[in-house]
Amino acid sequence: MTQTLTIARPDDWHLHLRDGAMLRAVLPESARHFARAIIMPNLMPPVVTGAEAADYRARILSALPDGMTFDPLMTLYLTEDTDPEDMAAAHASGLIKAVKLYPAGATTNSASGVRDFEKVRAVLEKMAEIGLPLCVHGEVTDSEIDIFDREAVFIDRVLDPIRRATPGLRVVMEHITTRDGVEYVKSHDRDLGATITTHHLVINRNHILVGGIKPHYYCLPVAKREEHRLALRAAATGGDARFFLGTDSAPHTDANKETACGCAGCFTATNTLSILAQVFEDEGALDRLEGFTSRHGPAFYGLPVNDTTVTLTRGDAVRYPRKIITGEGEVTVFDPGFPLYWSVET
Ligand SMILES: NC(=O)N[C@@H](CC(=O)O)C(=O)O
Ligand SMILES: [Zn+2]
Ligand SMILES: [Zn+2]
Repeated sequence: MTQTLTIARPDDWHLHLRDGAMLRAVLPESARHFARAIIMPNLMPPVVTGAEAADYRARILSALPDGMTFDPLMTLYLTEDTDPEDMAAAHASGLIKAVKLYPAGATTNSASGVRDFEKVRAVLEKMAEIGLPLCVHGEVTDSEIDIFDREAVFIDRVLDPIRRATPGLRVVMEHITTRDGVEYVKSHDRDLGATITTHHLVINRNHILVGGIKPHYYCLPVAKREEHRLALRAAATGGDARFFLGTDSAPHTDANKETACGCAGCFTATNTLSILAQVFEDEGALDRLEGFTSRHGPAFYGLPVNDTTVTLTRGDAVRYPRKIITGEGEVTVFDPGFPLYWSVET
């Protein structure tokens, strides 16, 4: 018997589209299945002002192939020099839906991020006042902190103090990777949500390191122990509206991944929905897939659920290309390590 599942069209609440030739190659991979996405601003140079976000949005829309629709929800990259008035105007016009905090040095293109959190106090207060969410890459950058502990330490030393000091600030903990992250979200019932990636539901740190180093499984925050992956799976499939999908699909060319100092990021846009359907089936939670991919995110951001749908069909194994070709070089598609049986019709 063929099994089918029709859900409201998904959105991606954390996506890297890059620019130029890479943008043109990866955008259709997301637009095929997703209606909207929160677009990460970590370009070189970063998207800091409202005018830069408007220009970037126009470049995204002009890269969209004929016949495809997609609504890029723009963000600003928070720097110590961000102008609260420019930010508020970009929010009031409907252009931006969030501001992104990168601790300086935490991840790809984060050098312009925040070192001294006192310097962004006025911006954060303005955001709390106008209801503009802060999306957070939650890792400390102190060199003495072990890379596997950086998320938990960030929650204690940075995130919790910021939230206490800024009542009403709405925060999305992006790409959480730990039980600590899940528990922090669950213990606060106001103004807090978290995105979970597809790959962190599938891999733990053994997948990166056992039997040879796998550069295409290296991303930040780095995948943790199995107990953390299981906590993420329980959170994603448990129906709690504070958790929603942000794929963090982050394309880097194979040349930049398969090298002595490889870039961080997994490219998952192409096969994310097939992988997620399998994960939710394995957890006996197919009825909760729509909440995670299509309902909880809009609820957090105060946006309507999409009125179009996608239909997933369980059948013979579905094959996706191993790589996509871009004008900058090949980009490897994330390999979940298990066969996929759910195909997506739109
Ligand atoms: N997740 C990653 O490993 N990489 C992202 C940056 C980020 O989201 O931290 C990228 O821009 O490549
Ligand atoms: Zn990040
Ligand atoms: Zn990201």
